[in-house]
Amino acid sequence: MADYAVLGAGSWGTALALVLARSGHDVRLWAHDPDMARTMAATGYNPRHLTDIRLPETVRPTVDLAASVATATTVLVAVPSHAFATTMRALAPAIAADTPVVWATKGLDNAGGGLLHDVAAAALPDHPLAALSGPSFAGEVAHGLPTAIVLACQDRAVGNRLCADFHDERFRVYLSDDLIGVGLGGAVKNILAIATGIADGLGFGANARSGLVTRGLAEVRRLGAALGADDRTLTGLAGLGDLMLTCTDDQSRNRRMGLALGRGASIDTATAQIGAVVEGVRTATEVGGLARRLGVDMPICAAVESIITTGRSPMSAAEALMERRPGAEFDDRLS
Ligand SMILES: NC(=O)C1=CN([C@@H]2O[C@H](COP(=O)(O)OP(=O)(O)OC[C@H]3O[C@@H](n4cnc5c(N)ncnc54)[C@H](O)[C@@H]3O)[C@@H](O)[C@H]2O)C=CC1
Ligand SMILES: O=C(CO)COP(=O)(O)O
Repeated sequence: MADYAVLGAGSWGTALALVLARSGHDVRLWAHDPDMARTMAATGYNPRHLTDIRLPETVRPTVDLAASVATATTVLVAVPSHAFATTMRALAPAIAADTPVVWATKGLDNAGGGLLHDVAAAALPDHPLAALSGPSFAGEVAHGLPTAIVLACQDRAVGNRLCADFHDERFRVYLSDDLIGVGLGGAVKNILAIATGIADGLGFGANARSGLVTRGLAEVRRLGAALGADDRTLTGLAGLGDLMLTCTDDQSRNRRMGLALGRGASIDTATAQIGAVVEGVRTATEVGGLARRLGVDMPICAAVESIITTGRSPMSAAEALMERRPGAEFDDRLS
């Protein structure tokens, strides 16, 4: 009996399947693309992601979502955010009662701009739910390099069990109960990684990069305060930790998207070059909508949104950011 069903055979689903297998779990790895599942089953390698890593026999590829989750004791969802709601709805009739569902997707709901845990809770109201997030490039995780991450779950006993399932000496998993903060940190950092990539692509220096990371963090914290996140989460692994990682290392696809835009490439050209999911492109519009609905000021995220949606030039967006009226560093001090 497979004890984990991992839905999504992109780089992150594949890397997490390897982590679970290393900890002794049987894994069914569901691929949306039947050809990919067939190739993985025949060769033992994922043909598109982490192509140098052999899958152990305990990771069994499949194209049958319903069958893969029917016998699973836990389901892990690692599909891109545009497929998140559909996948959650497909799960509902197929999984056994009380089966915990964990997701590792980063972003917001592509339909309404809501938080992923609200989508999950609407589709699976009677299941324990958890989100896994934090600074974790799939390639490093798959190669067993040391990584620390957070799992948010409101049921402490289930959360402890899930942490233990993933946790080993190379993959530390910290428990949280803050689904809002963990979800927001992972979603907004992708937009800010595009912003810092743009700054570097334009040839701005280390000062600009550090300023963007820090003022970007202020934007996430403001949004978090409006939505009821625990502020500490946003300065923890799923917030600042992931923000630093993706804003500063070229393994990040979002940062590479920004670098390409800053150097004059179009979104379509950069997307084709990167050849993988760049969540921040969609999330910029969704976070923009959310911030406007809540009246939260997020000028860096808004600048990225305007570059993506209106084709504004990166230099003009950067100049407009720098020309904003000076203000207090912290909103609640000096008025
Ligand atoms: N790659 C990484 O280092 C990390 C990724 N994540 C998150 O994990 C999620 C998945 O990203 P990756 O695995 O990196 O993407 P990826 O670009 O490596 O792979 C995406 C996969 O999604 C599949 N796909 C496309 N449409 C689909 C659909 N409708 N339903 C199901 N699958 C579909 C594609 O076949 C492709 O294999 C994203 O939200 C990403 O932000 C989170 C942490 C680390
Ligand atoms: O979320 C990630 C690392 O924590 C991966 O970031 P990118 O999607 O920008 O590559």
